[in-house]
Amino acid sequence: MADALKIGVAGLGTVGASLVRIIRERQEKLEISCGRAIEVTAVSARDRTRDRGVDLSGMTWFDDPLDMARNADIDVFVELIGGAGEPARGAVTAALERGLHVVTANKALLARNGVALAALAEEKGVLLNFEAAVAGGIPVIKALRESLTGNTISRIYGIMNGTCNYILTRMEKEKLSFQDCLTEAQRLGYAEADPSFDIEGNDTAHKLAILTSLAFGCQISCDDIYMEGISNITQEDIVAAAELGYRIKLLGVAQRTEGGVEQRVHPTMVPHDTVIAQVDGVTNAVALESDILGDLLMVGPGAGGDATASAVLGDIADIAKSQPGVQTVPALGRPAKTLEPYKRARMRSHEGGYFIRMRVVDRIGVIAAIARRMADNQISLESIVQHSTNGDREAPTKTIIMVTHATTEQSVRDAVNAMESDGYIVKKPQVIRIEKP
Ligand SMILES: NC(=O)c1ccc[n+]([C@@H]2O[C@H](COP(=O)([O-])OP(=O)(O)OC[C@H]3O[C@@H](n4cnc5c(N)ncnc54)[C@H](O)[C@@H]3O)[C@@H](O)[C@H]2O)c1
Ligand SMILES: N[C@@H](CCO)C(=O)O
Ligand code: NA
Repeated sequence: MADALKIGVAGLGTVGASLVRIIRERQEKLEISCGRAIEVTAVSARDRTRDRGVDLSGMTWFDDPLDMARNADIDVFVELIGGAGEPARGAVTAALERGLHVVTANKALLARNGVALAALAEEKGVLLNFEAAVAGGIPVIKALRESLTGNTISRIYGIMNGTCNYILTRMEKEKLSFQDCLTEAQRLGYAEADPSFDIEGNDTAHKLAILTSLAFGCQISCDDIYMEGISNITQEDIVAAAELGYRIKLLGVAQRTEGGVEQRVHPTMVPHDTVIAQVDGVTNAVALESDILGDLLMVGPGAGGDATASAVLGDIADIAKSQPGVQTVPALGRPAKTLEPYKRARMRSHEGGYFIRMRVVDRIGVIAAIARRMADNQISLESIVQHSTNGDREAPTKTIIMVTHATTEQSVRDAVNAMESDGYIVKKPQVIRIEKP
């Protein structure tokens, strides 16, 4: 039997601690499956004294992950620290430069530095694996870079942030406050170190940028993503969505258009009777449309220690089964130098249906004025609902909820700006895009 594969784990938080425990617990099963033992021989984290509920005996401790990457007696450097900057970036770079394989769950790092790191891994003939970085335990990276080779993908989209989906689900089903749901998601180990990355959409954008590169064979470009988070979503929106037959999900969507590739992250209305609308809690879903295979939908756990460690372990097992010195699968599905430049489609050209909720003053002629602004901008309405009078008796207001047929982002922005300048809107209108599977 081949020598044991020696692993160094940098970062012993939610994911790192789960990984070390699972490797210890499953030694025999892993050895049979991989044809060699997998051993964690080195670890690094910030606090040596902290009890993580895992046995670290026999592992060499490094205070500095960069030191571990440069000097530990390991074959694989596993980065579970997080963040696009230091120490994660320097440690991963040093490990690749030294000719170590790297496994990481760090989407922020890859979204910013993925192409350069992929090129370095190719130059050194080592594997850079990152299944856990997108949609947690769902094997979406493997599907894109291996199983779908040869397909042309036209759209890839999904629920990619467990924290947001957990918050939206509990707000809807249990009428809990946004903040209570977020605190619970943090307690369960789903959220990023800075949870604003989850709720403002950055985490989904990082994941989408990686998927876009794999799906469309282009360079990673996370600064070109249109991004809106869920912090403005209220109970009123959730209830209105339900009345109209929709649920609200934070989606990441990338699709080919005539103008280039559209990448967007925003709260989205999805029809209630679709599978993706039924994906609840920390569960993620990734859907894609391809020309040879057809449509594919993958649903599974998107965050949490064990689910994420499962993906990291799969990546380690692939390395254990690979031939030394032979890089069989390029990190981004094709050699980094063959990736095409990313061509951005303008958000204002986006076409789709829209939900618009507005509080307006309750007086004669307002509905007619709204209808005129819609017609001026070539927007056709699928439905318009007027809710009962609210506001005080002196200045009564009504809530108007509209759903449009397919139109453009530019038309909706122009219509909303025009209505705001008309003077009958009392609060900033809520605009939510509709996505049809
Ligand atoms: N938690 C999840 O559900 C999940 C899912 C998928 C991917 N990820 C990703 O996995 C990575 C780890 O996430 P986590 O939830 O386990 O994070 P965490 O905050 O629980 O753990 C981070 C670990 O890194 C260590 N660390 C932080 N800064 C350090 C430094 N300067 N030097 C040395 N060690 C340092 C900490 O001591 C800790 O052990 C992140 O990239 C995250 O985005 C997490
Ligand atoms: N914070 C992330 C972790 C998984 O990448 C989420 O909630 O989905
Ligand atoms: Na995954």
